[in-house]
Amino acid sequence: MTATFGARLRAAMDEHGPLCVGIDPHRALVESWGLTYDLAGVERFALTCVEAFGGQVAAVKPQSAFFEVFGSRGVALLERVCAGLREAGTLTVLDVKRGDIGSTMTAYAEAFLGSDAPEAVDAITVSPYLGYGSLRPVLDLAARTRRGVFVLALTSNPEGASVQHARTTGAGSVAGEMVAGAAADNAEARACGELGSVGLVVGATVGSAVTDLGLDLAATGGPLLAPGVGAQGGTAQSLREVFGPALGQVLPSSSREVLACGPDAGALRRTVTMTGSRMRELLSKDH
Ligand SMILES: O=c1ccn([C@@H]2O[C@H](COP(=O)(O)O)[C@@H](O)[C@H]2O)c(=O)[nH]1
Repeated sequence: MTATFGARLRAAMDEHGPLCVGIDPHRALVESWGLTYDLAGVERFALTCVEAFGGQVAAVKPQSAFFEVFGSRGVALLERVCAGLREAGTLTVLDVKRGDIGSTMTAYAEAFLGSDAPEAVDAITVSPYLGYGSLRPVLDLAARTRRGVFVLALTSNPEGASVQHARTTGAGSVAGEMVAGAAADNAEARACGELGSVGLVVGATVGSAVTDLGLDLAATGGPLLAPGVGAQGGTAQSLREVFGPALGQVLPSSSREVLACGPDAGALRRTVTMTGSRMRELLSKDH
């Protein structure tokens, strides 16, 4: 039987170091590579990323929005990008932040995580602001197809705090609900000593929020995707401060800072392999 997403991610983090690289073909980045900002330029940009990152990092996180902006042809390109990464044996986390009522989530689940999904990826990001329970169809299908889910908990942007730190009727925080939900969904994996397949998104830029809200991220037993490294100011030091005892579960994510090292695929590859090794060293307990 295929290993779970959590187990596959753990193996990839051990092999390459804990680093997820984003594929975010922003207009400014595409043009800085000497390409035109159109479908052909974005295709060249994205396929260079596949060539550079495939087989080199723990995971790659394409940002769906930058492909969707080109309509159906952009989505077709995104499918090729994900297929290319899959062929290279690299885990894909599609940053697509879906969130809706349960019946609609069933369709999103089938679109990305079903066995015959047209846009099949190893994991997706989801937005839980219709309630953690509304994510159930995605969580259940991911469990059946051995794929993963990253639930937004404490996002890297400054606007997130006003919602995510808010108190719920249960007297905990909104972010706390996500921590509790992920911990419950990962209970079986934890009991087997495996990394769970239900992860959380916790930005590298959230400062003391985890401590202030009294969150036990280690207890979730799942991976902690940490965007905000680089362009948004997050560093290895801030990751240590944000995550403390949960550091071993952290998958730092960087997009713009890495992509700015293009267009040469070799230069991009050297950047990510070096950053992956440095992250492994800097996030290790005895550093
Ligand atoms: O809390 C979040 C969740 C996702 N993102 C995504 O990451 C990249 C930006 O990364 P940079 O390294 O800053 O370029 C983009 O796709 C966001 O949607 C995030 O920034 N924060």
